[in-house]
Amino acid sequence: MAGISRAIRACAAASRRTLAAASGAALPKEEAAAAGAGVRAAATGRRGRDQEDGRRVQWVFLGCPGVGKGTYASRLSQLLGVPHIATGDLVRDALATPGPFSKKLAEIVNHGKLVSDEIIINLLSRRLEEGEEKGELGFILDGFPRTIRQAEILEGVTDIDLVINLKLREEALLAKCLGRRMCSQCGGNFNVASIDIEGENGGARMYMPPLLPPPQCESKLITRADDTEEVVKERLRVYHDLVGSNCLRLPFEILACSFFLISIYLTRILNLCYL
Ligand SMILES: Nc1ncnc2c1ncn2[C@@H]1O[C@H](COP(=O)(O)OP(=O)(O)O)[C@@H](O)[C@H]1O
Repeated sequence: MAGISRAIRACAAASRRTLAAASGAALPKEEAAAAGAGVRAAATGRRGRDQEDGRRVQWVFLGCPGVGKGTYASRLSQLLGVPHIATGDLVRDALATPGPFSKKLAEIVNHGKLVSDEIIINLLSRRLEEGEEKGELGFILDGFPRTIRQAEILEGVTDIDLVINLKLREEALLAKCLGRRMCSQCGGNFNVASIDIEGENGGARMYMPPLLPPPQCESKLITRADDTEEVVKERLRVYHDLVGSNCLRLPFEILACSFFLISIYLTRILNLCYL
């Protein structure tokens, strides 16, 4: 884990320097040396981690907004005894800390756009470093990577055991996002949407009952600021644009070449006993 968080940070710094070099900016001597060190740190992180004892699962959950990756990742993390690290949660934590940075983030997130690779990599490496201090030995990542650069960094510094890409019919995604609720006290995630859609071309009917909160949470439910109809539609558009323009298919290809990737097309709630 120590190697991974250091390597992610070093790779991010190295990629910024590479971009600067590609755009014509001359690299000072010490910057060039640091870029080389970044690549070496990435390699060391990968080799070093293989030799560690007590390693736990290192999985990745991907999928478009509303597909339920957070729900499954969170349940599995409890079953497997590893932290659930959602980059969306890291962004929301940063948003909750008042200041110029959270204002800048809110401008992006509340309009349904992706935040920059640099910001997301910094937030993730800080979270991994905190985990390392607490002795965490594995993780389930949720919502990362979403760009080619993020996939390349992950591919370069980790040996992820499994990448799970969740898919769901388009009609259900908006309803699921708009049905999301969180308990402001215990942090539990629920969904009040009831999905019942006829099968396509003789395919299976899709039925997903609501995931209702227990009575003690009912009066404390809140909705995410970016789960309004307008913003959800924009997030879905951004996601499909990325897939359409190959930007998102490429990270999947990078992950599929390097790791074991499975895609699950959901027609009902997954029974986690089978995973
Ligand atoms: N890997 C990432 N790259 C860029 N932006 C991200 C990433 N992960 C999360 N975000 C930002 O945080 C927001 C919320 O993320 P998330 O909770 O994963 O929502 P979603 O339901 O859209 O999958 C995203 O709309 C985006 O602005």
